[in-house]
Amino acid sequence: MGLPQEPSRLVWLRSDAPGLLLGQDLEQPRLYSPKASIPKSKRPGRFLAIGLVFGGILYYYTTSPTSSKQTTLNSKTFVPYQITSREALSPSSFVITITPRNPDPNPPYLLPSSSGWRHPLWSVEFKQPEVQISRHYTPLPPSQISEEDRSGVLRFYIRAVGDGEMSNYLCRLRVGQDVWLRGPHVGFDLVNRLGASKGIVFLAGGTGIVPGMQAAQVALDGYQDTSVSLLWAVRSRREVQGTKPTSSAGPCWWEFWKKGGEPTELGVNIRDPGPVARQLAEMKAKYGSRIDVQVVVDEEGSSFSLENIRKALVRTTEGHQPSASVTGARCFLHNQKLHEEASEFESDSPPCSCAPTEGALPGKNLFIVSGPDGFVSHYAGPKVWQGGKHTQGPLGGVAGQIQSLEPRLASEWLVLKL
Ligand SMILES: Cc1cc2nc3c(=O)[nH]c(=O)nc-3n(C[C@H](O)[C@H](O)[C@H](O)COP(=O)(O)OP(=O)(O)OC[C@H]3O[C@@H](n4cnc5c(N)ncnc54)[C@H](O)[C@@H]3O)c2cc1C
Repeated sequence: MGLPQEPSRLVWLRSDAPGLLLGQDLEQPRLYSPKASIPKSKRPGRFLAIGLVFGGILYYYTTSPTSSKQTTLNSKTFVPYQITSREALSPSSFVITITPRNPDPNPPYLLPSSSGWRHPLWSVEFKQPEVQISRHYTPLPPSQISEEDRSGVLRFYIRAVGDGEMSNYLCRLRVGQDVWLRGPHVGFDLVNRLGASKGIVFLAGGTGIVPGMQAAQVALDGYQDTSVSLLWAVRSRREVQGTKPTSSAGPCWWEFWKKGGEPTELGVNIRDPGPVARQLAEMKAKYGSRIDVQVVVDEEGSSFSLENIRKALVRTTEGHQPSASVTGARCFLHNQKLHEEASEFESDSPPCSCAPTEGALPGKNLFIVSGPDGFVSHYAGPKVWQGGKHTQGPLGGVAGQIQSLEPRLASEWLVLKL
């Protein structure tokens, strides 16, 4: 029976503290005080009226969600950031670093004590000012919470798709130009879904790896005994590393793409890594055998098969006991069927209604599939538009096949689509 390791969970459980709701401006100063605004005067009525007018204006500007006071990242208004670096991975993909025009010394989403921490998955909206549209993008997790990160610097891995409005607009922007952001918007509550379970397998296509890195970092920092497997499918090797010529006759150990159709491990010493692979290698160096990163490259003819995924599910939970209670038939956190109508945007996570088991948290290992629609459909079945929201839809694809072949995996793993 997998008893929870309470001390290692502290950073997550702390975020349940009342009052730490995402989007709440906890540090908003109380600028208006009726008593202080009425001066001692021989004409109190006139000063009272003036005080009330100014007080009202002050109150409006300090409490209105669209007020000019909201200069740092918030979920209501768009605020400016400057592009401070841009690194191309391929003709259509790039990593940009952006710095807030108005730095927030305490960005809530990075700190373990904030409510955002229990939602490792989060994104922001970028605005396209010319055609007034916005799209979501997922920040790469900070490699470590440095002073720079505290000032709100964010990095994004973006691909320009077809004739896509927003992604091509972002692709055209250069260092020094501004972008406009709103957020954070939080995704699935992974912490309570995982509960006492220990395994995350994250299957990502292209830029879909970023939420996998967010999830891995939070899970591996928050639990001493969690294991994460990141399976990353890319179109071109340039997404992962440069194409430096080599004089050796056969493939070297780092030239994983030359080794045929099987996935290859991305290790600590990957040669000439791109910015995303460099960060993955840093995570590998930090977490060691607790994280496994496998890569396939479409143009090299490799892809993740059913068997590769089944092995990853088994390998990631090797040596871990299944958690105590995983069968809540009406539990919106742990029942696969009840996820069909769930949206990935989940600021208020549903409560767990699994039968309580003494001394253990309920929970399920998480198999998360993230990427373009076709990728998600192939591996987990299509997401479905329902009542104006993009829902998970029925489980299908390769994950559905695995679950029907191995009922044990079906009972221990929850599949989520991003
Ligand atoms: C929570 C969330 C986080 C996201 N994070 C990221 C991220 O970190 N990086 C990132 O690059 N994208 C990310 N996306 C996707 C992003 O929001 C946009 O959907 C994407 O950039 C396309 O927007 P667009 O305006 O350029 O294309 P649109 O104008 O909306 O679409 C134009 C055409 O491109 C097609 N198309 C749209 N998306 C894709 C695709 N992925 N592959 C192939 N064809 C496509 C459409 O079918 C359409 O025909 C995220 C999406 C969500 C919901």
